[in-house]
Amino acid sequence: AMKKVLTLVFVREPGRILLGMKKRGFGQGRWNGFGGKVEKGESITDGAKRELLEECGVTAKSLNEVGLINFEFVGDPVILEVHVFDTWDYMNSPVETEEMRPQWYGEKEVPFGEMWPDDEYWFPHMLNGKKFEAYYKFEGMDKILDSWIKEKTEQ
Ligand SMILES: CN1CCN(c2cc(NC3CC3)nc(N)n2)CC1
Repeated sequence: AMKKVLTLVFVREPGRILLGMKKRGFGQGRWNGFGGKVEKGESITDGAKRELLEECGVTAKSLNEVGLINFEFVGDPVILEVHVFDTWDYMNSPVETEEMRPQWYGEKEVPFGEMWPDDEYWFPHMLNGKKFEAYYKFEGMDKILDSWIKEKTEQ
């Protein structure tokens, strides 16, 4: 099947996480991290930093690999391979853009009811600093048919 490589970046402070309300396109109306497609000739990390800057004006000085998630959709041959990162080392306060409205949330107040359904399954691994791999098979945009998640010990 066809793979589409995408990025997802979360900006962190002790006890808090930055989320963005997606204002248009895929995932519109849901809170999420910042990310998008990886362009030709661009590393995944550089693509992640570019999207973070474009979507909320934050420049990540370094990124931590947090997880790798593959998403499959019933009836669609394209698999989304989402590389998840976080950063504690960044410049500039987040600003609203055409794409995203940023807002800080306490780690215990993450609005899972207004996010992609998979998030509540893998967020705890990210918040606990554990690297993970996961797979979610979706029917439509709201129903998870199958899934697995495993923690990765450092290689
Ligand atoms: C560029 N974006 C980054 C984030 N991304 C997703 C997807 C997702 N679930 C999949 C069923 C859609 N869940 C989160 N949290 N993010 C899709 C593509």
